Amino acid sequence: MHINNLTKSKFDDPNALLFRGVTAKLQPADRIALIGGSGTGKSTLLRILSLLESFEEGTIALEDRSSTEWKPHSWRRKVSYVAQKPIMRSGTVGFNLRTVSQLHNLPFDEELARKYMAAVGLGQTDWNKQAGDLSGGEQQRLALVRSLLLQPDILLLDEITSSLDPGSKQAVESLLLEWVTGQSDPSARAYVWITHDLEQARIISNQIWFMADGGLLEQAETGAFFAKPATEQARRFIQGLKEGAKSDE
Ligand SMILES: Nc1ncnc2c1ncn2[C@@H]1O[C@H](COP(=O)(O)OP(=O)(O)OP(=O)(O)O)[C@@H](O)[C@H]1O
Repeated sequence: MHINNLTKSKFDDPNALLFRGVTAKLQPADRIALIGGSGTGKSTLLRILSLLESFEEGTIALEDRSSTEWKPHSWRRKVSYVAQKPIMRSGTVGFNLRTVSQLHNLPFDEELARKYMAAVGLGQTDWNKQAGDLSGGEQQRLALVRSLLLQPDILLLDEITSSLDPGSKQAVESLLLEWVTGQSDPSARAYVWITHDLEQARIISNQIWFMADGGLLEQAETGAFFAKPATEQARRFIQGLKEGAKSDE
C-alpha cells in the first residue's frame, strides 16, 4: 500500500488539520507499530486506510491502483480494520464468525475458524451463545478472528489487546506474528498495529510509525527507534510512557 501526502481536517474544526503530509509505504511482511500521543489521529489514519473515513488531500493506492478506483467492499476484503471497541452483529458467536464470509461471498472455513478461536483462547466458547453476552475481551478476540477469516493481505489493528488479560494478550500477539511471518508465502501479509504499550510494540513490530505534531514524525526500524529516536518528541514520548508504566507498578 502506498500512502501519499494524506491530509485530514479536525472533526470539530474543518479549518484546522488533524494531520498533514502523511506519506508511507506498507510492504509485504511489514509489522508496523503505530504509536503516538492520545488524539494525534492514529485511529483516524487506520480508518482512512480501510476507507471507513474520508480525507481532504493525498492518495492511497493498493496494488498500484488508487483507492478511488476500488469498490470499498473489495478494498476491505484485502485491508481489514479491527476496531478497539468491537462491534458484534446481533446473533450468536457462530453467526458472527460466518458473517464475513457471507458478506464477501466466500466459503466459510469452519476448521480455520476453530483453529483461530483456539489460538486466541476461545476454543471452549459455545458458538450458540449470543455474541453480545461475551465479555469485552472475548468480543475483542472474536472480532479479530472474524477479520482473520477474511484472509486479508493487510490487517489494521486498533489497540486490539486493550481489554485482555496478560495470557490472552500474549496468545493474540503470537497468533498475529505467526499470521504475518509463518505462512508458506511469507511475502503476502502485513499489519499496522496501534499500541500504547511499548513492550508490546517491541515484540510485535519490526518498524515504528510515530505520530506527533500533526503528522507521521518518524518511521524507523524498531530497535533503532527505541535505542535512539531521531526526534526530541519521540524521546519525550518514550520517557513519558516508561514513567507511566513505573508508576502503575
Ligand atoms: N468520528 C469522530 N467525530 C468527532 N471527532 C472525532 C471522531 N473521530 C476522532 N475524533 C477526534 O479526532 C481526534 C483524533 O482521534 P483519533 O481517535 O484518531 O486519535 P488517536 O491518536 O487514535 O487517539 P487515542 O490514542 O486516544 O486512541 C481526537 O481529538 C478525537 O476526539
